Amino acid sequence: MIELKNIEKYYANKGVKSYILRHVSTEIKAGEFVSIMGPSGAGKSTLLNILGMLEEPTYGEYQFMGEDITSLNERKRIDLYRNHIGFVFQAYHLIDEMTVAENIEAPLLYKKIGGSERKSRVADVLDRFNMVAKKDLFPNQLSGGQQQLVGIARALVAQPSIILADEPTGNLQSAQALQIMELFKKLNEEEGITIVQVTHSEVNAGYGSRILHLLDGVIKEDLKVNQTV
Ligand SMILES: Nc1ncnc2c1ncn2[C@@H]1O[C@H](COP(=O)(O)OP(=O)(O)OP(=O)(O)O)[C@@H](O)[C@H]1O
Repeated sequence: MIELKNIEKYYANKGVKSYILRHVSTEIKAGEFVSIMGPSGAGKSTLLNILGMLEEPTYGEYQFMGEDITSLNERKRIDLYRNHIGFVFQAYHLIDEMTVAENIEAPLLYKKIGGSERKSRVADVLDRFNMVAKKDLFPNQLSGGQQQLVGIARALVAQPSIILADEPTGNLQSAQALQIMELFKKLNEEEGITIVQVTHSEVNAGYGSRILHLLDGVIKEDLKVNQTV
């Protein structure tokens, strides 16, 4: 599904290059559940953002579902993103002025899906996440865990092939974090959705099938943890 070859990312400041990622090469197969770990500043979020087409590498090749991302124009990249990628953020990134149902529906508007199909998909997701009673509330009327569930529901409503999650439980209490990780595990095992998460937590990483350890922008270790794939 994903193939990275020699990805480099640096920022140049007054002629001095600061490398964020160096020689990053790896493959992620459909159905894997990968955790990216490493100390603060190691380049984890940058790598996830490159996978999610939110940032571009300075050099290197990125193939996503057979497409060479670095040579695609922006329009095609956006289409690929909308059709295949669900991004989950640590700070939820919900729209405060929109209700729970409207937040979940938003990605479908960009995909030009008709009104009745949109309503039925949103209703399905709300039902599945036990959030029907909360559909007309605004994000600030929800707990952090519930806001993250809405963030995940929004990522799922467009039926992505892969979920990219940047410290999805970073702002949550441990019980809520557990609920989110159990949900990811279920989505991965029962629906075959590929998951890549950035996490600082060994417990969270234990839900996945593989751990990529980044240090100073380099992959230091690539470890299979559960042989479920
Ligand atoms: N626009 C930018 N210009 C210069 N440096 C940047 C820029 N964006 C990120 N960096 C630097 O890149 C490095 C890696 O950042 P990144 O957010 O990928 O790390 P991380 O491993 O996710 O860290 P954390 O665990 O703290 O979130 C950091 O040192 C950061 O300061």
